[in-house]
Amino acid sequence: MITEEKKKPGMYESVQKQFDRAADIMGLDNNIRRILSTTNTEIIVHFPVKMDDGSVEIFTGYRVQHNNALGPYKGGLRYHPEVDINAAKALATWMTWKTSLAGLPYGGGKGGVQLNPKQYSQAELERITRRFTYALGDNIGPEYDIPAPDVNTNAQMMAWIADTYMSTKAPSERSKYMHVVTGKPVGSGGLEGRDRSTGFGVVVTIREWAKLRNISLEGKKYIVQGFGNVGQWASVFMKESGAILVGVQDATGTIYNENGIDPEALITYTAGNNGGVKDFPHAPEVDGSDFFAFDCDIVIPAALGNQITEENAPRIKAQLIAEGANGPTTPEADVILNEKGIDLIPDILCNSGGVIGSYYEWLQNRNGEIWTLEDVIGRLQQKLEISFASVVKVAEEHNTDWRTAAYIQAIKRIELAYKQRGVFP
Ligand SMILES: NC(=O)C1=CN([C@@H]2O[C@H](COP(=O)(O)OP(=O)(O)OC[C@H]3O[C@@H](n4cnc5c(N)ncnc54)[C@H](O)[C@@H]3O)[C@@H](O)[C@H]2O)C=CC1
Ligand SMILES: O=C(O)CCC(=O)C(=O)O
Repeated sequence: MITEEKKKPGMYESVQKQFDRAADIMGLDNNIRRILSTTNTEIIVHFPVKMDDGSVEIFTGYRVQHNNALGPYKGGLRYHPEVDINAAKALATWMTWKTSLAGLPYGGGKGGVQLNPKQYSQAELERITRRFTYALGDNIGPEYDIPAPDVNTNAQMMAWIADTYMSTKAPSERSKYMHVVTGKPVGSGGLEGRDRSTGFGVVVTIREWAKLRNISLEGKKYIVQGFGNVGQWASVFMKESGAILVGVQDATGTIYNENGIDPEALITYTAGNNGGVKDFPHAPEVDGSDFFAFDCDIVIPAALGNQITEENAPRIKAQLIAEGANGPTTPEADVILNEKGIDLIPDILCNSGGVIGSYYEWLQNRNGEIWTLEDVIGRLQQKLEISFASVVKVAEEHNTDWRTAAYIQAIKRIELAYKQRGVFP
C-alpha cells in the first residue's frame, strides 16, 4: 500500500512550482501570473447526514473553482479521507491547465468529501452524495461548474447528483439541467465511452510516445499503481497494443508476475468480493515499498498524488512514466527523471481523455444528441494526438521538458483570453 498524500509535501506546492517554472520560461505577463496563481472561489460545506443506525454524522465537503476565463469550471469530485482544501485547490488548478491544453471551453474546478467510502453502506453513500449536492446548491450548475467522477466516485454517484440538482428546479425546467454533471450512467444521460475515456487517453498518449521514439509497444513490460477506473482501462488498452502488465499496486497490496498479468482476469477478480488486487491467484503478493523501481519499460501511476518523489525517482528503471493520476510526480522528482533521461507524459496531457470525454457528454446533453462509442473513441483519439504533438512542438521551441511545455501551451490560451478581453485597468 502506498503512503498517504497528507504526510508528503503538499500537492498545491507542486502545482504552483510547475506553474512558476512555465511562467518564467514563457515570460508570462505579471498581472496574469498573479490571477492564475490564485483560486477564484473556495467553498467548504459542512452537512449532516442520517446514518443507517439512526445517528447523524456531519461531513465536510469542498469545491474549489480555480479559473473560468475560458468557460465553466470543470472537474471531478473525490471521496477520500485525505481530501482537504489544499488538495482541492491543487486538483482544481490542474484542471484549469488540463482543459486549456485540451482546447476545451472550460476552466478548472475540483472538490470532494473527506471520508473513507469503505466505511459506509451504499444507502449512506447515496444520502451523503445527495446532501453534499444540496449543500453545494447553485455553486454548481450546467453552465457554471460541472462536476464529474474522480477517486472513489462513480457513475451511480453522478446520477444521484444530477437527480438531486434537477429536483431543486421547477418541473418544467428540469431536463435543461442534465449536464450539471458528467460521467453519468449511459441510461441517465451519460456518454458511451466516458467510462474508458481516461484510460484510453492514457494509452493514446503512450502510443504517440512510442511512435515518436520509434519503439514498438509489443512485449513492452509495464506496471500500474492504482487499479480503479483509470488503471483498469489503461491496462485493457495496453493489452490491445501488445504490452505486458507485470506489476500492480493498489490500496490493498502489490502483485508482480514477470510473465504477465491478464488485465481482464484481474478486473473480474477485483470486481468480486475482494475489491482489490490482494490475493489475486495468478500473481504473488510482493513487497511494494519500492514499487516504482520494479523492472519494466513503462510506469503508469494511476492512484494518488506525490508518489514519485526524490526518494524513489533515482531507482526508476523504466523509459517512460505516463501520468494517469493527477500530480503523481513531485517537482524534485521531475528534476531527477529529466537528468536520467526518462520520458514523462504529464498528467494534464496524459489523463486529459477523461475531461475530453466529459465535454462530449456535456455537448450530447446540451444538444439533445446521442453519440456512439465509435464517435467518442475516434474524436478522443484525434484530439489527444493533436495535444501530444503540440506539447512536443512547444518543448522543442522552448528547449524544455514536456510538463513545462504542456503548461506553456495551456497558459498561452488563457493569457490570450485575458489580453483580448482587456481585464486590466
Ligand atoms: N476517473 C477519471 O476520469 C479521472 C481520474 N484521474 C486521476 O486518476 C487517478 C485515479 O482515479 P480513478 O481511477 O478514477 O480512481 P478510482 O477510485 O477508480 O481508483 C483509485 C485506485 O487507486 C488506489 N488507491 C487509492 N488509495 C490508495 C492508497 N492509499 N494506496 C494505494 N492505492 C490506492 C485504489 O485502490 C484504486 O485502485 C486519480 O489521481 C484521479 O484524480 C484523472 C483524470 C480523470
Ligand atoms: O471529467 C471531468 O470533468 C474531470 C475529470 C477529472 O477530475 C480529472 O481530469 O482530473
